[in-house]
Amino acid sequence: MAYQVIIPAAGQGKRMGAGKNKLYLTLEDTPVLIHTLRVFDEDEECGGMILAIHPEDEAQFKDMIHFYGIRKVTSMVHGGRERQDSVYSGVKVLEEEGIVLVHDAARPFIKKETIHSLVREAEMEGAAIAAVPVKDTIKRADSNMVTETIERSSLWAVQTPQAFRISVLRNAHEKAVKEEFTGTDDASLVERLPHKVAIIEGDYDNIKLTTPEDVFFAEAILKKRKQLG
Ligand SMILES: Nc1ccn([C@@H]2O[C@H](COP(=O)(O)OP(=O)(O)OP(=O)(O)O)[C@@H](O)[C@H]2O)c(=O)n1
Ligand SMILES: C[C@](O)(CO)[C@H](O)COP(=O)(O)O
Repeated sequence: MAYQVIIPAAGQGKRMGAGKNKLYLTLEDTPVLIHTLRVFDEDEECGGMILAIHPEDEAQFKDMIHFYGIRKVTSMVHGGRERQDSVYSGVKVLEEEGIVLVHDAARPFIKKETIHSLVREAEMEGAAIAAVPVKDTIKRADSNMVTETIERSSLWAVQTPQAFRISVLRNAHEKAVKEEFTGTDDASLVERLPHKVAIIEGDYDNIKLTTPEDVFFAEAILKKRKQLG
């Protein structure tokens, strides 16, 4: 089943502290952005990528996409202040029917198998997200004092891709705009429609490069993949 993918890539990488969009950082001499785009470009089921970018990155991103021979970028839209605004810019250019994924450009290690499982689940359920079981104990605190320990067995660390029937994602974003709701992922907008959201267990390698130590983790993941072949 073909799908489209919206790839939010319009962030500033403030927590990375690189002084630029972290998607320019290189892993084994290739920009993070290209690592991520290649996965979808090489997936025969990917019908096209919609990139949400910061206008200041447009020329450089276009040069990178051309240099690395990425073929399936069908649209480039201007992102917004929040990640959600950037995704919504992509939603606005979607075709009417079918399945769409939303995947952070900052997550270069997504696997095709996970993508395809999400597409199949979203075809059945309307919405499906990648996640991994939480390994740490999670507590809620007021300032630095614990107020609650959250029972761990039902907790998931949610990732992207997040897959949706296009109409479901469009309705969710339109409702969020109307009600001025901002969520940290697209599934939270869909949940409040309300609409069910299924979980597909992904893998711990699917990290989001967010803070400086994540670059070292990313290099270790690449090294492991080369060793495993
Ligand atoms: N207004 C925004 C903010 C984020 N993103 C994208 O959403 C993904 C996840 O966001 P995050 O990891 O928070 O990236 P940044 O916003 O760049 O990081 P920071 O919050 O540290 O500035 C990234 O691929 C980022 O480029 C986006 O398209 N538009
Ligand atoms: C969408 C996400 O990657 C799921 O874990 C995460 O919420 C993005 O958060 P960010 O602060 O915008 O990176």
